[in-house]
Amino acid sequence: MSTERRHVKLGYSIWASGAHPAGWRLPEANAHGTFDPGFILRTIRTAERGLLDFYFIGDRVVGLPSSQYESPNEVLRPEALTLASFVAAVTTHIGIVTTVNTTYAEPYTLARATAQLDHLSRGRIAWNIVTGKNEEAAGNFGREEHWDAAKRYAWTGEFVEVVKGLWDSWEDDALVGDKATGQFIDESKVHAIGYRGEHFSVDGPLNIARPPQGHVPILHAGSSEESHEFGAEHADIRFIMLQDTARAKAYYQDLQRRRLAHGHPEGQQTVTSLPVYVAGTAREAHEKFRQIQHLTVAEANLAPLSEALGVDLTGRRLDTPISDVAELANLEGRPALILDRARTAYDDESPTLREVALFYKRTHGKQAAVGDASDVADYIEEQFHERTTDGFIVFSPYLPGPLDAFVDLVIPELQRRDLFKTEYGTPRTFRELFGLPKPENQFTVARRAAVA
Ligand SMILES: Cc1cc2nc3c(=O)[nH]c(=O)nc-3n(C[C@H](O)[C@H](O)[C@H](O)COP(=O)(O)O)c2cc1C
Repeated sequence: MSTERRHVKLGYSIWASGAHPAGWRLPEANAHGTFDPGFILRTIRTAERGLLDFYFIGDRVVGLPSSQYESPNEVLRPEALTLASFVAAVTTHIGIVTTVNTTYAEPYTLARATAQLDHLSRGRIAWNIVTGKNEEAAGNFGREEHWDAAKRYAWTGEFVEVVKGLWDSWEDDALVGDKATGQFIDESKVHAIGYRGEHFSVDGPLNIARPPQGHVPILHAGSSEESHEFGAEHADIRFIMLQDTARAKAYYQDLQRRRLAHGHPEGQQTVTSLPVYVAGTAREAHEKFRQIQHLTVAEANLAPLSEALGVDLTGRRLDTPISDVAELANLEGRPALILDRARTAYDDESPTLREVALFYKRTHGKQAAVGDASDVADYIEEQFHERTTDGFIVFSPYLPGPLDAFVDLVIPELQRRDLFKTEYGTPRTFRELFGLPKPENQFTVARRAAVA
């Protein structure tokens, strides 16, 4: 058993215009950073300076200009594999998670790109698999419609099988480079995979040597039943939505049950997103939080909030303080938790309905960590000790200030509490960072079995 203390895993998710749709409107925010390499480089360097475990790159395969007020990040988005390559080139230690939507990809191309990235980064790449929620994507790929979950995950299950086969198509020692004999490779260690499935027909081998990690580790995010099954079967790390402690624990139990059913050991690690608003004082952080919410252009909508709270608020004036709404006085369970979290985020006993609706829209009622370094560290520590998650992916409302603040204020506080590492140490692969074993090559295993 490892004697190393269990430390929280921390990633940073690049949302170049900010994770909050209105964050970029602040005077100190950069509204033009999305395609500015110098600006992106600064975020990468800051994340590595903060010893973060990974730099997370999401992706979409649609551009939706009309969603500019709701979600500017859905309008313009850096391409994730290309950006991962850039991150690899300018870093030494930090893990790199890159997202690829399998619904609109080909396994051979994906296997090549991720294997190449794993070589370029010396084993620091991980692949976040998503299957896409945007209907509009279909039209970009000659499809009539965006498939339902059953089809997307059946396709993706085969997709992963093919990709793993291709990564294995070169055994680890297949490259010989014997100058005396002129033998470049050992052909007996390079394999066609001859995959014939319902969705894919792929001969192989790949023309990229096996990734240093053997198989690039897989993260998975999604919310359908099919996603839960797929994640339990194929993912090394699960991206979860952390609603509250009770649900997180139930979710974890369910995940482990599914893992066992697929013949995997228990203990799949999870990470969750965390919007962070941190400043030198709690007061400053709460003021910034409020200021950003009020910069939101899209008007607050009381219908989703009414549904979440189980109280019909539609027709109420948006500037009504919640203490003036009698039906909100004695809520219990999740509705009470949502109101409490909104109160805490605004540091106000009676925020207005507009403010609570804006809070709910951005967080879906989940926690935002708002406060000074100690407040943010308290939340991370509490969740980590409750074992609701193994790690967090920091979402900064805008850039660059909040990322700097996280690294300069929260990281030292977590280190002081011995919750986070104080150095990277010798360079490690993403698998090593997360304690994930390197899978054996299926062809090497088969050869050994044949000889025995
Ligand atoms: C925390 C989280 C982060 C996600 N990030 C992305 C992303 O960057 N790109 C994307 O296309 N989908 C992303 N998704 C997942 C898609 O929303 C998912 O593919 C979609 O929900 C369809 O799968 P489902 O039907 O299983 O939910 C994310 C989901 C979660 C829960």
